[in-house]
Amino acid sequence: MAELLTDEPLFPGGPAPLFDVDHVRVEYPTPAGPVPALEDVTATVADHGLTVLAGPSGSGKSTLLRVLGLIDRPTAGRVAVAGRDVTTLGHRARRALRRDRIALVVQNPAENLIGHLTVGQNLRAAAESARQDPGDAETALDWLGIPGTAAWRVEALSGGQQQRLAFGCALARRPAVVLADEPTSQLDAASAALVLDVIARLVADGVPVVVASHDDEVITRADRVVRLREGRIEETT
Ligand SMILES: Nc1ncnc2c1ncn2[C@@H]1O[C@H](COP(=O)(O)OP(=O)(O)OP(=O)(O)O)[C@@H](O)[C@H]1O
Repeated sequence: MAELLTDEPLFPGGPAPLFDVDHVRVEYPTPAGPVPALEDVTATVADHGLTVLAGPSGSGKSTLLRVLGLIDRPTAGRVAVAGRDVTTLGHRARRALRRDRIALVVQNPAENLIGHLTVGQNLRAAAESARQDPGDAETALDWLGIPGTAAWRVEALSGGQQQRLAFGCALARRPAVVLADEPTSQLDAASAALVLDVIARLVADGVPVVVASHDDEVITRADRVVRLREGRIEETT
């Protein structure tokens, strides 16, 4: 699978961290007034390895992941990607960066895939959405541990297999980083372990992965843990 990865610099720009989050605050508007989800969050994410955003429910893990994924814009503070300030970028520039450089895997396996397409078509569609060459589906499916399924409908795969395919689709886009929000929380332990193995191989192939999770199995495998509590950084290890 490594040969499917691009040799060009992921985010050209030198030695800056992949993500540099500086005194970020995020508020969500609610009928009762703005609710702070992140408060004075300062952290960096390296351009290699597995970084886990950990913390109890409601601590702000998903919000921070969405900030890194250029989905949510901070209410205050600054975010730089490979040294480039993205906080002030316009909507179109942020969307282009997201499309070309950032892959996101969400909790529900089916939501990561296009249900009416086959497994092979999903890989192709993912690659093409980022304007990449789809490459050989069988090679990718072997790598994901689901060989011979290219012609299958995605609903014929188990949840765990779908989630591995979701990471395959993420990689097919040749992103600079893969972000994943609680990717194992809907899976049994055995299926989750196989998804974690795929994540480990992505990391070994040089793709930085950032996972929001409260799953100890995920946290155990992390190179770095950013622990949140009530919207603030509690600890970085
Ligand atoms: N769209 C929204 N509107 C209002 N409040 C929100 C919204 N999204 C998140 N919040 C609030 O922001 C805070 C952080 O939520 P977030 O989902 O980032 O936490 P989390 O650590 O990922 O939680 P979980 O593990 O339960 O997914 C919570 O208090 C949550 O209720």
